Amino acid sequence: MTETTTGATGALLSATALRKTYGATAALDGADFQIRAGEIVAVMGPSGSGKSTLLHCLAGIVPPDEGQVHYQGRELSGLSDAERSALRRGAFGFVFQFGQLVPELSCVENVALPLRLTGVDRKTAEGRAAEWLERLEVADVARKRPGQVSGGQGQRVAIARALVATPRVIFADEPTGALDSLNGERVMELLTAAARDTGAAVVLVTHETRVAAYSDRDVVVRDGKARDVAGMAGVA
Ligand SMILES: Nc1ncnc2c1ncn2[C@@H]1O[C@H](COP(=O)(O)OP(=O)(O)OP(=O)(O)O)[C@@H](O)[C@H]1O
Repeated sequence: MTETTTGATGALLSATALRKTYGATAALDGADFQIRAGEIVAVMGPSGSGKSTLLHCLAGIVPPDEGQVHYQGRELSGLSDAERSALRRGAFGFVFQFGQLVPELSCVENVALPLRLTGVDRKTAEGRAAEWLERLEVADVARKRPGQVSGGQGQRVAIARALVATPRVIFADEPTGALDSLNGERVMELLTAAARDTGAAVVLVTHETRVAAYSDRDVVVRDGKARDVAGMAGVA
């Protein structure tokens, strides 16, 4: 497993006192969050409570108005745009509810994309992508376009794409939100098994307790404030 630098609290990724306002709406109002290497944390809470905004701030997609996010002890706002993009490409993987696949590319090309963007040649990238599709039980859709596959198959392709570059953190925002319960359960099993095997941490935004059951720990977001339900027990 890759050696992992963590902050003083033992967290791989942490956020302190995040505030983010959209007009008159305080999407985040003093949110704290921590996740350790290899840990799966569910971020729960009612609709509009700030879960997605927290995920976007943690991933460096949205800059908070106040507060800090540290990854491996480095503050994200201290990085240049290029460094933040490189971090998102190399160390982070993303799975969203809808539409994250590029419609013009085949499924195997979609999965290979994160590797191609880091300079891996096409043959190697597509070979690794094909292995991940196999592992996610969707090898048969490799040459199809996203528009030609089912929602469950598309989500498995998206998970393969999130994992192909062996990220240290996977950000999953309602990854089963568009799926029926059987498909949702299988997608969660495959996602969490793959994360455990590769040692990736998972920030899992969901409002479903059935999905949160796959996590090690729950964090509840309410009115833009995050509360760690059980605490980070055992953090050095
Ligand atoms: N880009 C934006 N522009 C304006 N308001 C936004 C934006 N993003 C989020 N908000 C507002 O911030 C608040 C928190 O939104 P957020 O999407 O983080 O909540 P959530 O808990 O993920 O909700 P849901 O479960 O419904 O997806 C909401 O009131 C939302 O309308």
